[in-house]
Order: sequence, then C-alpha cells, then structure tokens
Amino acid sequence: MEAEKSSTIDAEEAAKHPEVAEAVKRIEALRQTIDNIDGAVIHLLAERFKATAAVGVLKAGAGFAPADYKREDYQIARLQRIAIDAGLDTNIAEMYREFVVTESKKRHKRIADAGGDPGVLDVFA
Ligand SMILES: O=C(O)C(=O)C[C@]1(C(=O)O)C=C[C@@H](O)C=C1
Repeated sequence: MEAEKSSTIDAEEAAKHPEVAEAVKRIEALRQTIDNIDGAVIHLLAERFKATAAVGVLKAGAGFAPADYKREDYQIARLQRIAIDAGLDTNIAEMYREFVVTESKKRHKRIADAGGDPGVLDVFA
C-alpha cells in the first residue's frame, strides 16, 4: 500500500506561497469549527459512556446479558432515519453505532465479571 501523503497547512506555508494564502485562511477558520465539534463530541461520548456504565451495573445486578439485540435493532433503524434527514452518509451513522455499542457491551461484561463493580472501568463518574 502506498504511504499516505501529508501537507502542513499553516501561517508559515501561507507566507511562503501567497497564491494559497486565501485557501489557508479558509481552512484555518473551518478548523476552528472542526475543533469545537470534536470537543463537543468527546463531551457527549463521556456522558454516553457514563450512562451505559450505569446500565451495565443495573444489568449485572439483575442478571441480564450485556447485549439486547431488540434494542440494537431499534437503534440501527432510528439512526439510519436520522442520518438520512441530517444529510449524513448512513454508513457513518452505522460505524458510529457499531463502535459505541460494541464498547458499551465490552464494559458491561467487565462490570459483570467484577460482580457489578463499575470501579473496574476507566470511565465512570
Ligand atoms: O440499552 C441497553 O440495554 C444497553 O446496554 C446500552 C446499549 C448502548 O450502548 O446503547 C448497549 C448494549 C445493548 O445491546 C444495547 C444498547
């Protein structure tokens, strides 16, 4: 496989190549938005994993399995609909769902293996 190429886009590059200065300025403004979104996503993921860890504790205590496939089917269909409405590639919505639910189930299992103790997790507040 060919090695990925990388271009450093910054003020130094803009000063060296005035013909790309306008593109550099616009990319830098967009990067601020991208950074704000990434920060918000991390905050949202922290809250999601705190909620699913609490579900993991309840499931372990009640003797439920980590997975609930009926709930997952509902989530798949719901996120596909939302992605279409939002103009997001539905594959991205499914990759996101698969990632968070898989991680959540791994954590449910760790909690159950620890007898319902959420202290085994790195994320729980
Ligand atoms: O809702 C649950 O039962 C959960 O355990 C949470 C969650 C999720 O991460 O959304 C995780 C595993 C289940 O298979 C379904 C959903």
